[in-house]
Amino acid sequence: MSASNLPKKELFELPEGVIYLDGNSLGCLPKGVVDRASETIEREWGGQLIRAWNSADWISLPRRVGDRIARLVGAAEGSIATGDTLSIKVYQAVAAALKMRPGRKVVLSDSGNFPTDLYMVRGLLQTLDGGHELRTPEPEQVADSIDESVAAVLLTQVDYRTGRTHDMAEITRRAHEAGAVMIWDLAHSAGALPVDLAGCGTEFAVGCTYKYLNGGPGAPAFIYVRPDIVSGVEPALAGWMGHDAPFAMELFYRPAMSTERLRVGTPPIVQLAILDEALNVWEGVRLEDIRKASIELSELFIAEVERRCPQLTLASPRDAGKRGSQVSFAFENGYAAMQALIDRGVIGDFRAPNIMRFGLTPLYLDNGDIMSAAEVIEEVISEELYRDPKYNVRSRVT
Ligand SMILES: Cc1ncc(COP(=O)(O)O)c(C=O)c1O
Ligand SMILES: Nc1c(O)cccc1C(=O)C[C@H](N)C(=O)O
Repeated sequence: MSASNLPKKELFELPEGVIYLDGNSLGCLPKGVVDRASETIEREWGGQLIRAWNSADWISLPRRVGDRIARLVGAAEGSIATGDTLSIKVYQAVAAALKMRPGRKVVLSDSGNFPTDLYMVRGLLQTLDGGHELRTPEPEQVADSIDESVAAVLLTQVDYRTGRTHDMAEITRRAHEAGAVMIWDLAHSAGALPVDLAGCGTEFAVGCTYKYLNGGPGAPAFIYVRPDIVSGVEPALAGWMGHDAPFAMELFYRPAMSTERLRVGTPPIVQLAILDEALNVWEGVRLEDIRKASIELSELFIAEVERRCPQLTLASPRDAGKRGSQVSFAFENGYAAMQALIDRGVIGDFRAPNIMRFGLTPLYLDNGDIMSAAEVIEEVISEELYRDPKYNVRSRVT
């Protein structure tokens, strides 16, 4: 299967006149989603009210959706819980990991990690007030920074700015060799490239579903726990939906005997229904084919942009094997240039200080889109259209 014949573009609502290169931030709208959302809202909520927890099986939806995500990240059925936001799931994973290594005081991440991951860890460490420390070496130094003081290693596999990947299997091996607990953030991995959670042996993984999984803005996050350790994982947020028997209404918390113990409160049913529907586009799709197509699209994109725009400098690894499903270019007028592109229907985004970021999503992009985008990029850069003062007003949040 090549980039041009992954037969999925027709499954999405793609606005006319737009080439969407931002599926690494917010995925596109799959076609069945609007009907599914209105069925959930009108027929289930409106018509069945509280009965829908049973009659529409809302109660098992978080687990059913978790099992569908599991297939996409190399995890066993029952090993993924859904709900909350990724920030919350990071907090839970790190808190649980620290309890598993009570004598150790270091959480190791890297200086390129997405800010919320680092903020959540610092907040947690402050609350614990136990003399812990967050270390953030350069991404290239992480593997060599893992020593026996490290309780937990928290890394995002694909760097949000540059797309640079960490070697999951190798770093997990190094973490385990030093006796540390491994936590992977798969925000930019799930649905972007093959991930082998079970195979690499990581204790925890977390991720979001609004990017490559197309679950929509604010879609529920997920957390993976390696099945053999789940009974020893102490939930830091002991909410009733993580209880072994939520409706027994017991006064004291007893965690569920599965990954479900990392659920917290009432699941977001409308968003879960939307995500469940969005996951239909993955039926029959192999992540290996997505990866192959993503590399083809990325290589074409890099070649075309570099040929047409020598002013831009590739900020992503040139080696496709070390890159996720995005391509970034550094350009000093990157913010304004991105606004000029968006104005012309080519939607990517900008990350400070100077990164123009383009997500490549083979489910709804083909070679023709890449060529058209490259033409517009060339026009904006070579004609210096980014110099228009209206593109220099920093009014966009993303
Ligand atoms: C690596 C990473 N972690 C976390 C987040 C955000 O987490 P949340 O879904 O809680 O906003 C993002 C993107 O928003 C991200 O790229
Ligand atoms: N989650 C986002 C949001 O609520 C608004 C705007 C952007 C986002 C993102 O997901 C950003 C994304 N994680 C990034 O890699 O920059």
